Amino acid sequence: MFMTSIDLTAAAGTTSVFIPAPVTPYQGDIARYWDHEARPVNLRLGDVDGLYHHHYGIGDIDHAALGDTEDSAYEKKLIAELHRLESAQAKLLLEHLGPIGRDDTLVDAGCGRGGSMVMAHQRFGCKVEGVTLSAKQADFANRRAQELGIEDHVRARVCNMLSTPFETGQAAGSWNNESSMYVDLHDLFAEHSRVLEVGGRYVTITGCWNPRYGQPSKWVSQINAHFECNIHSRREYLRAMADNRLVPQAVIDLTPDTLPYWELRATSSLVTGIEEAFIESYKDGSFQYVLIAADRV
Ligand SMILES: C[S@@+](CC[C@H](N)C(=O)[O-])C[C@H]1O[C@@H](n2cnc3c(N)ncnc32)[C@H](O)[C@@H]1O
Ligand SMILES: CC(C)=CCC/C(C)=C/COP(=O)(O)OP(=O)(O)O
Ligand SMILES: [Mg+2]
Repeated sequence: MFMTSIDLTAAAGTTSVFIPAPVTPYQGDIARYWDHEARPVNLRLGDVDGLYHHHYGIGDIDHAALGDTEDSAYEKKLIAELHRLESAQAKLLLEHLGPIGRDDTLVDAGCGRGGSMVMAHQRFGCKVEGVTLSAKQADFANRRAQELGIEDHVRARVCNMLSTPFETGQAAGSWNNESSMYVDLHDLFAEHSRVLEVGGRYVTITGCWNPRYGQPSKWVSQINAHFECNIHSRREYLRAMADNRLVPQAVIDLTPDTLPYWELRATSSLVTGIEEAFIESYKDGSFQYVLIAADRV
């Protein structure tokens, strides 16, 4: 299966391009993982306004909007509140791309169901190209773009983010929103550096283990096992960026901003069992939620 091309047109509904099979057995595992993912927390939150995210939230809880826990509408309000915080996270990432024109192209590496891509197009009016290993996710994202009438500007493809079909220097901006823990960071930043124009902006929001703690804690190992990912350290991010002409312009510790999301989510009916690992690792300092924005120089 390696390096061959397969036509998933029939298998995956609306995906109408030839797509390369996963390059490694691990990538095959990740493609399968996201093809089969159907956690209610992600669909129920996305159903609030049609923006489907696979990332977490930031910001203070609006207790007035939540109202009384005894209210029969409380759970619905809680879901809307979690979704609001997830969209606030994507908004912060997009703000760090800086000024983007309507004629620019953005690249979403590991685009999931495409919520961040839609938000990027709505904000900048530009083209947004996404890649994911999952044909199901790409179909979902393309279907949403069609429903919104923005399919000429927002497109997801099944593709390895380490080897994309984009031209050298094609993108004014690119990002990873909670998708960099599935790849080698040197390979990843080499590809972003190739695709970005000089002066372009790269942004990631990610969870990373904290070198000050020593080594990945048991909670970090639990998160890795839960998602079949490999969380990197903060040091690895900065080193791999420096080695690939990506110069950090902002490094923001979002850990205090994401804790309210997790504490609220832990009280909801949509818990998945991973809430304790995030809360405890953020609290013991072994794990951090960070935004890094870097200039391609
Ligand atoms: C946690 S989801 C994040 C989705 C999206 N960025 C969001 O914020 O909603 C991780 C995504 O990374 C993608 N991914 C992981 N490894 C990849 C690779 N080598 N190439 C392309 N996509 C990859 C998965 O297919 C999935 O869409
Ligand atoms: C910060 C870290 C380490 C993230 C790992 C990547 C990941 C799985 C993100 C959330 O996806 P999701 O929205 O599908 O997860 P969940 O179902 O838990 O909401
Ligand atoms: Mg989620």
